[in-house]
Parts: sequence; C-alpha cells; structure tokens
Amino acid sequence: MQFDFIHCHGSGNDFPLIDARALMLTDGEWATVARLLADRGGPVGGDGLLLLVPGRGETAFGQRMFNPDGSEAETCLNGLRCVARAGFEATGLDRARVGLPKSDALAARVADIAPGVVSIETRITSIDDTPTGVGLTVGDAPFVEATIPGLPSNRRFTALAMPNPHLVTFVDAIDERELIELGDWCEAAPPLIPGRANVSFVTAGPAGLFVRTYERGVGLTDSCGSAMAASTVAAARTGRIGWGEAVVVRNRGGMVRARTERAADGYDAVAIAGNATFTAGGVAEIDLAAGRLISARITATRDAEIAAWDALIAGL
Ligand SMILES: N[C@@H](CCC[C@H](N)C(=O)O)C(=O)O
Repeated sequence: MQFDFIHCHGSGNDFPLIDARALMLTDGEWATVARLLADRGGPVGGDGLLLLVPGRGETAFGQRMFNPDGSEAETCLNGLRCVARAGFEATGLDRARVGLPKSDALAARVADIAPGVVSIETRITSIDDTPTGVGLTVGDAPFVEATIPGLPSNRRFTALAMPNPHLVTFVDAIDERELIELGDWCEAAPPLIPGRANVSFVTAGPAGLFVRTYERGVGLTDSCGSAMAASTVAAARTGRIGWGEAVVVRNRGGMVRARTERAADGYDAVAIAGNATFTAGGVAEIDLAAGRLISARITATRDAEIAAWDALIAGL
C-alpha cells in the first residue's frame, strides 16, 4: 500500500505525518506503519507516527499518534501542532477542537514565534493528577513533588496524566545517565506503573524551564510537548512559577511558550505555543501483510521552513 506523508517537527520532536482521514487500517496495521516509518535506522525515521483522522462530535478532525515501538499514545502535543496545521490546511479553519483518543484539545493558528516559523497554540484541560489516572498502582492522593514508593529513585516527582502519563522531577543539573536508567526501568512496564511513563528531568531558572525527557516507547528525544506541558503545570503546582504566568520552556530541540490555568473544577489547564514545521513531503510503499517497507522517498523539501527554524534555533 502506498502512503503519502509529510515529515514535520514540533520543537525538534520529528514525525512522519499521514492524512488518514480516508484510510481504513486496523490498529495493528498502523502500528506496523509506525514501526517501519519511524525507524531511526530506516529511510524516514522519527519519534513516532502522526495521523490526521476524521473528527467526532464537536471536533473538526482528530489526531492519533503511534510510538516507534508500535504502542499508541493518548496524546502527543508537539505532534498536535503539526496535525492541527495539516487539519487547518485541509479544512480552511484556523482554530478548532481536535479529537484525541481519550480527550480533546483546542488548537489555533497564532502569530509566528519567529519570522517564517508557522506557529500553533494548543490548550488542554483534561489534566488528571490521580495516581490511577497516571497509571500508578500506589497512592491514593496525587504525587506533587513527593517520592513515589517503589520507584528506584529518591527524587521527588509530580505525576500527571496529560492524559499520557508523566513523571516530572526538578533537578539542579540534568544527569542523562540517571534519566535513561529510570526511563528504561519504566519501559519494562513494572507492576508499579504497568502502562509505563514518560520521565522528565527539569531545571527551573529566571529564563524559564529546561526539560529533558525519556519518552515512553521511544527513549530520549530532543523534545516532548506533553512533557513540557506537564513540567509547566508541575512548576506552577510547586510554586516555581505563578499560575497564569507566561513561561519559556526550552529543550534540546527548541522551545515553546507555555501558560497554565488553575481550574475551579480541579483539572488544571495548560496552553503551549510553538512551531509546526513541515520539512519535507514523501511517499512510502509498505507491504502490510509482510510488515515490510518496500520503498520510501522524499519528493520535496521545504527549504524556507527549514531555514526559518534554523534561524530561530541559532538565536536561542
Ligand atoms: N512526543 C510527544 C509524546 C509522544 C507520546 C509519548 N511517547 C507517550 O507514549 O506518551 C509529545 O510531544 O507530547
């Protein structure tokens, strides 16, 4: 089967994106497409596969996201900016409610964060801090900067479901080896957190937050949007930033602007604005039955967008 795709990134978190609104594949077949196209050793590569899917209810369109290991995530916020852009280009809208597997989000085109950098803001309101919501099998009360019994780390974590699961800890300096060890431990789906988790080490300073994330189903990535959103909420919950304060969140791949909202119903909200950069278009031929990539090639690169993003990064 032939797939047209766009190669895109949000803050350096990169993905092949397929307009799947008219494609009827099983979940298993999409998992196969994700494993083949997001394979870093293959001709395309990425931190997962993004799908633009039809909307349901009040949503104009939807997003699905598969990690490179074939698992499906509840959300992907860097990816959502790219999917929203693709949805806007397909529908003519410039703001919309976007459906996710277990929630939804608001997305809107906003002023470019730098010249030529197409920018989107996404806002989510479904943040769940209950241990059950995060997938932890210990604790009745939310973990807010608290040690988690059974986790092989003495650090104090804030646990949040965005709704994908996040464990966030604030550190003086990021020790990548320690982050990888803990991320690998979670990847083994231990009884403490059988659904696994995204783990972030975060530094907070006057210039904002810096987030380094070990992503579930991927490993260390240059950036994770839901982790940046979770880290911003964790920073507000622990008094490191004010509720509603505009914060710059940096990572290895780039940056976003973030803003939290303290909600009266107990479910906090967070908006992040950042790039939705399309770097190339391509086409891939996949034998779904055999689980084999027959061919993949880039048909066009978006040189002006690549240059605009590079200029932003150079100034960081
Ligand atoms: N990179 C994403 C998150 C992708 C899903 C994650 N690996 C998970 O399994 O939860 C983002 O930008 O949010």
